[in-house]
Amino acid sequence: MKYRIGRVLISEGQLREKVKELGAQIREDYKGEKVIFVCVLKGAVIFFADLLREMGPEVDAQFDFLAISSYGASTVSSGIVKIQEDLSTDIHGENVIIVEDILDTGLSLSYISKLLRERAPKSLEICVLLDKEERRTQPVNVKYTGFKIPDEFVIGYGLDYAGHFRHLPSVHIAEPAE
Ligand SMILES: O=P(O)(O)OC[C@H]1O[C@H](OP(=O)(O)OP(=O)(O)O)[C@H](O)[C@@H]1O
Ligand code: HPA
Ligand SMILES: [Mg+2]
Repeated sequence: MKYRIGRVLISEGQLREKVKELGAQIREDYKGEKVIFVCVLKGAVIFFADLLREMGPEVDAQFDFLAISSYGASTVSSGIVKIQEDLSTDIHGENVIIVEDILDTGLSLSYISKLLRERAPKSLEICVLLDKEERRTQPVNVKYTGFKIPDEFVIGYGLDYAGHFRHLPSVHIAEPAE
């Protein structure tokens, strides 16, 4: 393996606090409404599960899943976004929030936003835990952002390097193994 677990960038405690903050904002904005939360597999799964538990009874929250892939076994985007599994819900006329672990080049989220917008939801917003702003090549409009992070490849809390390290409870920098 070319990378190993490096220093902690965002601790479990910081993640917990931020998820609560984002959850409270979304809960406030959508109280009394139905929202379809779209988890972008696989990276967003841990953030999604934690965030959705913050919705409480005030929001009529429903789940759906979208599987895409562009990084594969690399730390560089292939530049091609592939839909591996589409939503199973009709989002026409619904409030939709896309939940993502990281916004890097913006390729994945710009592709997903366009795809879902064509299905005419009532509203469409994005909630992203990490934003690697410097790397953006595609503009993406995000309503809810957790942390702005530097241009480092990160792992843990759902984020992988070649399928490894998603289970780590904190976000770490991936460090070259040599
Ligand atoms: O802004 P971008 O440059 O498009 O990068 C962000 C995307 O890349 C990663 O997913 P990946 O395609 O590696 O699949 P995964 O979620 O299964 O890890 C990450 O989870 C985001 O979905
Ligand atoms: O820094 C990252 N780590 C893991 N997956 C990613 N996908 C885009 N950027 C990253
Ligand atoms: Mg992903």
